[in-house]
Amino acid sequence: MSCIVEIALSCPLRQTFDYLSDDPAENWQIGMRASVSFGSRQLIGIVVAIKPIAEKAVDKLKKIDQQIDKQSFLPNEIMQLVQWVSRYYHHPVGECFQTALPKRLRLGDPDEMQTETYWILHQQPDSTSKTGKKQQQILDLLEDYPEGLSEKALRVQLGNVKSSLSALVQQNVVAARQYVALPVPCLELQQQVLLNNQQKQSIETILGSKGQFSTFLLQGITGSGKTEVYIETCREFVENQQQVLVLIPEIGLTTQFVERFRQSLNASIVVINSSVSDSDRKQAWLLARAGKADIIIGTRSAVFTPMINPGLIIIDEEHDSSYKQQDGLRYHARNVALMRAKSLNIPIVLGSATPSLETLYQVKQQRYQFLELTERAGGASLPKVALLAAQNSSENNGLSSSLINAIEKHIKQNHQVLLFINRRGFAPVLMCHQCHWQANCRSCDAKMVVHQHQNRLFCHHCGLIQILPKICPECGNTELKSYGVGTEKIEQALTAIFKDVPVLRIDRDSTQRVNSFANMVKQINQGQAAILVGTQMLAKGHDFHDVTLVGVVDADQALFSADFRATESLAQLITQVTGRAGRGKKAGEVLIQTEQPEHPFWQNLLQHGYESVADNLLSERIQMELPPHGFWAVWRAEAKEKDLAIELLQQVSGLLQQSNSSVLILGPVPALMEKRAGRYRAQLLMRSADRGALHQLIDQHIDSVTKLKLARKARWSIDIDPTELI
Ligand SMILES: Nc1ncnc2c1ncn2[C@@H]1O[C@H](COP(=O)(O)OP(=O)(O)OP(=O)(O)O)[C@@H](O)[C@H]1O
Ligand SMILES: [Zn+2]
Repeated sequence: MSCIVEIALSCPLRQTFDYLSDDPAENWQIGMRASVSFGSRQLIGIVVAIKPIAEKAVDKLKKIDQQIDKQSFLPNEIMQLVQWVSRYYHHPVGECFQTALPKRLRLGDPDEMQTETYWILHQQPDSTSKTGKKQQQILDLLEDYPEGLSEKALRVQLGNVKSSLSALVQQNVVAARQYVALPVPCLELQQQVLLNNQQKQSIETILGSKGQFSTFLLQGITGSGKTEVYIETCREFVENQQQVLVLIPEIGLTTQFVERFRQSLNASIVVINSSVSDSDRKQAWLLARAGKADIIIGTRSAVFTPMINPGLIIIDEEHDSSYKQQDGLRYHARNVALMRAKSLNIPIVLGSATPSLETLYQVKQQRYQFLELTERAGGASLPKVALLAAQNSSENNGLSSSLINAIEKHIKQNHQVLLFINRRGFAPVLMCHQCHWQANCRSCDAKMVVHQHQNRLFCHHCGLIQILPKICPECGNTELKSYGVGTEKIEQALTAIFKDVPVLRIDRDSTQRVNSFANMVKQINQGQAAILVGTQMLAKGHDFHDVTLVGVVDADQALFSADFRATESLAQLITQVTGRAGRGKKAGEVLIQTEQPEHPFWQNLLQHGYESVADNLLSERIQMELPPHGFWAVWRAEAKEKDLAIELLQQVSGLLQQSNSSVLILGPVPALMEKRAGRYRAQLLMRSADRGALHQLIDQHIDSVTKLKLARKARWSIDIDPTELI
């Protein structure tokens, strides 16, 4: 008896599709993958329903080409989660499944884990046979690991073990077994640190909520030992065979963070982020689903990783903007994680030194439990912070003489200095001295950024690259000057001033090659005087013990941004960067070079700290009815032709206004950067105190929007709880 199988396919259409299967319904399960033809393409989709053949025109249905899975594939919990995401973000469900699955599995790879050869102790060598030193070391290790070790694990510990292994095989002392490939364990665990009382208290409180949904904000100042709290909490769950999902932001932090977990816990830890190969990602996902991974550490999309026995979710640096995807499915991983923890009925911990206003708002409303670490761990203290007037800094390529003097002082003591400047490249403006021509991007409302190392101009918004001109294209003058500073310019200036000190530039350009970032981090951790110049890649989360001076250069621009979240982000960023100083035994100092030393923002942040700034910002937002007070959604549109995007959004607005709803509709207006990558962009804002009403209004009209003629000429999307209005 054949049946009808309803499939979610990755396409912009907001619907699922019925296909005919020759197999009986019993052979199908919700969550399996199937390959079908769709238009002229072959696609792989997820089964969302199995239906009996109705009277309905079955002959019009296409047949399924191939059933990929013979057993259940996506657990029911993930099915529900993805479908919720699709409804909440008003995004086509097929595309949501795409986001949730690792690439290999999305492309139809079989649901099979890689295996690997493991070596186990077969029998003790007889007393007469001679055992070499390396052979003995292997035997000692294998004795501790009765379930065996892979050659990779042995190699990490003992170096090349091939010949010793074959000798042992010949003596029939060790034997090979084929097992599912697990991550290499850390064979020598570090000693546990002695937790302080606040750390213990936090862990106890979290553990008190085992097996029930509860949200915690762990607010711990920079260097207060939050990571240690995560690790010790995980220990308890792992010992009870429960899995922990740990989300971290998309920055170069992974290696350092994962290493700390690996060296502290006897657990199987998998990593899911963009630096992991597609096949390793697939393996990690399958291990997690099978319960063979105890701890899953990953960036944004790892929030969808299935677990057979989930116990806890942790979100580190919960305020970080990389948790929000800014294209396609515009989901917020924190939001999805909260939803997931709730439906799994497990605790979730949000950790940060600088929590988002969203999270602080929930704490205020007593929806989240508040845990606090108010002191630096291990006896370190917070650095002293001072403002420096940026006078005369332009003569020294952006560095004031007081800042240079301070750098010199710290370097002389053989300490490290970190300079933070949130712009990569050499300079943000190239201008003709004669006719005032400026290098602008032809596709964006933006300036081209000078990258001297590569002798190019780059647009940081659309990726356009041009050769750095030698003469002005307008007037032919040869005096082209660059204005403003970027990491390259600071690097160059410092190299010239401090000739004997290594200057490490750490930004997206200098860390493109695999491992280059990890290698630089290694170099930094070896200690010795060095100057680190970097963007926000360097500002967050790192634990460099020899950095005693942090300098902030040119952070003023954010004070004048039109985005209502800019001040919040700046306060977070500055607090995070400041937190990189004095984390070891040596005291730290922070100098913020600004052209606006009197600006109330700086005064507040320095005198009262992040908490007070955040508190004030939150009151302001509540007063002005801005998120997190109330709910927002933004319709975005873009088109090659000017005004098309606005016209489309006017029509959308017209549709929305037809309903008698309490939702406020504002706009449409051109985006702050109207033209980007050759497209003109516009936004229509919806705002309401009632989340339900907002979503209902979108649901009511989204189909009609899809059918608008203009909707075929202009691209459009919906952004729920937008975090950027640019
Ligand atoms: N109880 C403790 N005793 C001694 N050292 C500790 C203790 N807890 C943490 N540490 C050490 O203090 C340093 C800072 O801790 P950690 O990196 O966990 O802080 P954090 O709160 O995550 O910081 P940030 O938010 O700045 O990233 C680390 O080197 C860590 O090993
Ligand atoms: Zn551009």
